Amino acid sequence: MLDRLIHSLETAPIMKRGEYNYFIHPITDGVPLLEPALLREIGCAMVRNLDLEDVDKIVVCEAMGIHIGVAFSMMTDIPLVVVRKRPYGLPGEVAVHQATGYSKGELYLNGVAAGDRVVIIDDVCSTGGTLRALISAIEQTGAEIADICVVIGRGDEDIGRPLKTLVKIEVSETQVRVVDTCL
Ligand SMILES: O=P(O)(O)OC[C@H]1O[C@H](OP(=O)(O)OP(=O)(O)O)[C@H](O)[C@@H]1O
Ligand SMILES: Nc1nc2[nH]cnc2c(=O)[nH]1
Repeated sequence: MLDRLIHSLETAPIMKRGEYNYFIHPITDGVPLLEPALLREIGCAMVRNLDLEDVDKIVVCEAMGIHIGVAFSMMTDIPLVVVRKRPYGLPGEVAVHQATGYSKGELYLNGVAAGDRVVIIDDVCSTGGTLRALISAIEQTGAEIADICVVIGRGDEDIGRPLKTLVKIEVSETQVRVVDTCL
């Protein structure tokens, strides 16, 4: 369980984005290619670890939450909401600011309303900026957040709610080290 994820992280290349040591990995970049078996391994681990009772929507963020969300949605039969980086201007759309370790922008949530019970999933949590923005957007709709899970955690940022992490890592200039797992 999680053998593919752990091995692929331990062999992931690192690049600099400014001062930020950015690891490159199939789950977080789609590069160089994403093996179905890795996606299945992650989907199974999420199904085992998340509280899915009465959950009616999965919320992910464009772009690198989408493939995980699709796999998870097909395994659980729960509909998927993709938070986008451009506005649609639909009634009820919620806009929030997102800041990561290397970028800033706006996120736009549609398709979630008061009374919904949702789970948030994403590829990685680093500064926690993206998850804080997603939580804020969902709270503004009046929906309930049942659970939050990321595949990879780097750092111990507080997102103000419990966060489930499949694999925790440390990233140096040359190497990714896996320091903990959900197993
Ligand atoms: O914890 P944080 O510092 O917020 O970093 C995590 C976020 O960074 C990446 O998204 P990014 O905005 O780079 O966009 P992408 O998914 O389009 O690559 C990743 O997909 C996470 O959503
Ligand atoms: N691929 C990738 N995505 C990230 N999102 C936040 N930090 C990182 C990182 O180091 N690598």
